[in-house]
Amino acid sequence: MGVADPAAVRPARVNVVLVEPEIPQNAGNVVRTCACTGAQLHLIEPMGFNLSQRNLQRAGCDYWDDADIVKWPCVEAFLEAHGADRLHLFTGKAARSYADACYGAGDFLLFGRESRGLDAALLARFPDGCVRIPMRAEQRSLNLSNAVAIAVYRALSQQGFPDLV
Ligand SMILES: C[S@@+](CC[C@H](N)C(=O)[O-])C[C@H]1O[C@@H](n2cnc3c(N)ncnc32)[C@H](O)[C@@H]1O
Repeated sequence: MGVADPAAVRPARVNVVLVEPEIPQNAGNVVRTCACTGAQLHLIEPMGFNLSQRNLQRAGCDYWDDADIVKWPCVEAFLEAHGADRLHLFTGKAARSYADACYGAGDFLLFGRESRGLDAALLARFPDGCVRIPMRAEQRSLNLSNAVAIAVYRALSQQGFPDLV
């Protein structure tokens, strides 16, 4: 499994950031999406699993070696390294549709915990970056890994699916 040091991060067309993910199967699915698309995956601690856990490995199948993964000790360390620009915060609480945002090369797509989503304080710091994937009003949320797949393909489609066949 290739988990890189934050200092060795290479630029990617799109970056997926899982803030404190809890469920290993979701993370495994996201690893597979990132391996298939070339998105870089940022995992922010604390996480509800460790990276060698069997159900996590199984969910990512044999895609682990092809995924570009960076681990961060906390969200502040991630923000310090990457700044406040080019962040898209995915939340059911946003008014703006994810389809109305522009995703440039190297942008960061942030996703929250399965139980509680992204912290309200984080959302309040970046109000212009908050976007929502439309759903029926009475439903709570999409599955985390499904939300990631929808967002990554939207971002890559705006870039013309670079390097994908
Ligand atoms: C299972 S959801 C979290 C649900 C949590 N109870 C909440 O209220 O935010 C996990 C993550 O998937 C993403 N997500 C799920 N549905 C979404 C939607 N309709 N729009 C934007 N992001 C969504 C968000 O990043 C969310 O933090």
